[in-house]
Amino acid sequence: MRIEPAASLRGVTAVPGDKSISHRSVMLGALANGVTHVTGFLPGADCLSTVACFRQLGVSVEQLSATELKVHGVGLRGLQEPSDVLDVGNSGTTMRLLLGILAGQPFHATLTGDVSIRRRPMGRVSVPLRQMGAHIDGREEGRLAPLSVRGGGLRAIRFDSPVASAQIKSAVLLAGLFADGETGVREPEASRDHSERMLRAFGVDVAEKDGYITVQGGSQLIATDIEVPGDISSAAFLIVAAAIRPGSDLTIRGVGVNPSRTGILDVLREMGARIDLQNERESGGEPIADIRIQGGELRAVTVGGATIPRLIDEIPVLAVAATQAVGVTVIRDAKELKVKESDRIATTAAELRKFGASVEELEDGLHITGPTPLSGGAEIATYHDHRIAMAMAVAGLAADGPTVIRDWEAVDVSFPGFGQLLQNLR
Ligand SMILES: O=C(O)C1=C[C@@H](OP(=O)(O)O)[C@@H](O)[C@H](O)C1
Ligand SMILES: C=C(OP(=O)(O)O)C(=O)O
Repeated sequence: MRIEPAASLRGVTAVPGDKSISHRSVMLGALANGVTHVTGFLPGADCLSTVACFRQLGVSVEQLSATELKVHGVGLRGLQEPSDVLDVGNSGTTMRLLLGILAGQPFHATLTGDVSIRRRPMGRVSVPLRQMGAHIDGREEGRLAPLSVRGGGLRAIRFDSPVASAQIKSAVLLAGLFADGETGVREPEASRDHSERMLRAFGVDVAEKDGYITVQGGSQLIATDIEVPGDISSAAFLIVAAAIRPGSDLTIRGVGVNPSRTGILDVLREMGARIDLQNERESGGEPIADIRIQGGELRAVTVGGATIPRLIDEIPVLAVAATQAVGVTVIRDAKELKVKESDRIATTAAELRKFGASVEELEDGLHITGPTPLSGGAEIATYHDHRIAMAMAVAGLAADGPTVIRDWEAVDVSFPGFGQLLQNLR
């Protein structure tokens, strides 16, 4: 992909459906009694991996259009033993949430994925799921995929997660649906709460007790319609692109603005960006709004603590914004970036330096000194990481010459059509 510099971004647009919510709509729809109608579904590679895995488990998923599905629920006891290995592709969410569900099934299944998935830590879910009684094995004693699981007969636990991770929390809560008694999860900082919200929309009583999020084993899910909002993590690339290009005026319609996901808006505003939420509404328990961004000058900030899980996937593109901000931006407490599709501390720093940016890697984050004029002519490696590809495309818009991004197809994981959309907004 060749990215040409852009003076400004203008117009009214929309982004594809939220990835986290799309995954969960298929998973909970499959476990429900009745038919779940999903609109606004993200037809990205990760969510299509989830659909393929559930079909292998005997669930009929009708694809009415690219973004509209009917999931024919089989109830809590209706999944079938898959006759082949389940392949999650590049999707950590599919692997970890599905493990939670499979932990509750009285059959055997094997899960694998691409090179990146087979490097990512899975002990964080196999450890609590084993405590609940599931039999899980895999490379390095179940810390790495491929993993095999034989579930069933689970007991409820109280789990103190060592990391703020919605994937860990969701895996344990989903397994909790199949356990005897009340399962609870507590985390060091709050992570995205889409599982809790959607479980409630399916009629499950999700409570909070002494800091633990709890579900009762055997709770039945009742099918419901899910309208997936636009993905704020995808919108973030456009938001930052408009924020760093003076003269930009961009509106993105129908974006999910769940407070557990809006860290990027808070931080960009603190940096001085002009961001307004318009037409705020709610659907399926998720808040939605149109987001208007006007370009201007930015100043450096320090980001850490409880804000990090609220913008974890946006840090590569936040780093791009920081190259254009006055002062030293410090991002810390973000060690989790090392175990995403790539080591995003290392890959963000390495690729931004190719534009001439001043970036220093920390053990748990980045130091970025700005503003620096970004130089054109960079040849960018994506490490097959969709967020690195799109963040570097945004840097390319602000560069003084064309940028070449290799392995561009990585963007299809979460934002098919991103290249064309950027082109249309010039
Ligand atoms: O639950 C989810 O849908 C996700 C949770 C986050 O991962 P962790 O739970 O590993 O933090 C996030 O990075 C990922 O893109 C999606
Ligand atoms: C980390 C991500 O996703 P996952 O963990 O599902 O692969 C992401 O989309 O940035």
